Amino acid sequence: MKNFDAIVIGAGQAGPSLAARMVEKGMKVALIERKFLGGTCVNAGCMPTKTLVASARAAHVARSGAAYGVNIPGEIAIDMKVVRARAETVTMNARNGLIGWLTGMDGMSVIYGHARFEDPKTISVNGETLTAPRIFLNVGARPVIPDLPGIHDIDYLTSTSIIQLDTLPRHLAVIGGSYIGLEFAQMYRRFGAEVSVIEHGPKLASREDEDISDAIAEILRAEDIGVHTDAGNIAFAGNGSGVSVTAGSATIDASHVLIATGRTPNTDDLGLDAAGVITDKRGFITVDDRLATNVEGIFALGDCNGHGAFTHTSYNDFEIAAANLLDGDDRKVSSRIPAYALYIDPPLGRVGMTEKQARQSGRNIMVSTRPMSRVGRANERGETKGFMKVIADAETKKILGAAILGIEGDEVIHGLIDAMNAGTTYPALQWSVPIHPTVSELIPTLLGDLKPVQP
Ligand SMILES: Cc1cc2nc3c(=O)[nH]c(=O)nc-3n(C[C@H](O)[C@H](O)[C@H](O)COP(=O)(O)OP(=O)(O)OC[C@H]3O[C@@H](n4cnc5c(N)ncnc54)[C@H](O)[C@@H]3O)c2cc1C
Ligand SMILES: NC(=O)c1ccc[n+]([C@@H]2O[C@H](COP(=O)([O-])OP(=O)(O)OC[C@H]3O[C@@H](n4cnc5c(N)ncnc54)[C@H](O)[C@@H]3O)[C@@H](O)[C@H]2O)c1
Repeated sequence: MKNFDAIVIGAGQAGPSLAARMVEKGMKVALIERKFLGGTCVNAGCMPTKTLVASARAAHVARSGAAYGVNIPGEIAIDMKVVRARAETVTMNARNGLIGWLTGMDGMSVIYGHARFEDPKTISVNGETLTAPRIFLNVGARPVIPDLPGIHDIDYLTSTSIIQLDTLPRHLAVIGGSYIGLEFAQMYRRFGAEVSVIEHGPKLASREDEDISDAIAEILRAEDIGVHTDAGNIAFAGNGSGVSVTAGSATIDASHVLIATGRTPNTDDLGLDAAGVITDKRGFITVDDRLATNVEGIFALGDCNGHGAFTHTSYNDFEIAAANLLDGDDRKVSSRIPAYALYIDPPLGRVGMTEKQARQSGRNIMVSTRPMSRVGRANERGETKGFMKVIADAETKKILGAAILGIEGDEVIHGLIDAMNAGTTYPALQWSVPIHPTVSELIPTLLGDLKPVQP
């Protein structure tokens, strides 16, 4: 039995930084990872996909050149081997950076292997047992595969395996119309594949307001992506050249199928029963506002606790755990204002409540919207798709939420993220003097147009 001051299971977005902070404090720490340092974001998530999105945008810009007076003779050819290699390089640079950082640290034992609880203070890995008074779980999540008719008889891709693809599909059928599905759908269309998105719900990106979902569908349809919502009875059958996908009354002759129907936490093979750690019925580890599980000394951070499904929420879990355990602070998950981006082009930047949530909260609210076609920067760039929307509390004058679907939406939203975190009222923001010509310069104007709406 090896003794440590703390054991961290999973080297995702929270585990490595937390392990490093504990080592800095003089603690002896074991960091156990069964696959790659960096977890999903670095190896199969944000980093490779956003690198691929950049290649897809380059293709799109090259194809649109003539409208800007830039004529590129001949067809725009995509070299999928180079596209894939670029993504792999970005991943490997990040992974190798982590390897160098973590393995060179005094007091840190990086152990590769699958960890499992023996009891609340004991972990087995590679046939050895380790013990520590504090155990941190940062085990992340993996793609969920729905039990649809015929699915087990076909070769399908997930968000992990599609990153390895170095050939162009003839026709990619994407099952699931949310973050993963939509980012890959637009990317592969821009690489030159035919693409169909098949979503069983009535709207794409169904967590968003309907006007946002509709605008996203319009953006994708404008690029000739087939969008099938309310798709019932989805089924698969192999045919000579690929897979025949039926969805309601439509039949799609696909060469490749991407399953993008959500993610499930990696908590089923962790021996949580042996430790007595409770999960909800979907397998997410139940934690309190300070990330403690029901078992003393065991904490859960990142996607596996169900309080966020993003790199920044996992990293913020590290910040909360480190502040509370090492800095004598009292940070809570409930203080976090949700924010995220959907990386289609143009992107959707989001913070706080949707309009629907704000209405349902029973507050007196004010809403303002502005099409991107009325934003100078968007016109100058010739990219006027989308719109911006902000929701405020009519009484407190605080901003409740915002959505910016438009060029630079993922960056522009940060002005509002910062204002909300600082508790700034919207009239105060109207007096800021933004830079011209930016998208952000329209935020004070947007706020000036806030009008009361019925809850
Ligand atoms: C395709 C895709 C694109 C994404 N794009 C974005 C984006 O643009 N922006 C964003 O914010 N988020 C994005 N995400 C989500 C983001 O990647 C995750 O929210 C984030 O990586 C979660 O980090 P984590 O620390 O919770 O866990 P993970 O990064 O998943 O790490 C968990 C680690 O634990 C290891 N592990 C699991 N079980 C065990 C065990 N028993 N023993 C040892 N090790 C174990 C795993 O191997 C893994 O390395 C994307 C996700 C995907 C799939
Ligand atoms: N830009 C980003 O930050 C980013 C990018 C990619 C992924 N992610 C993270 O990854 C997580 C998983 O993403 P995701 O898009 O796979 O999951 P998701 O849970 O967001 O969406 C799954 C979609 O699939 C649909 N669906 C479910 N079962 C289906 C079925 N049988 N047939 C057809 N449609 C079905 C759902 O209605 C939903 O629209 C997200 O929660 C997100 O946090 C984030």
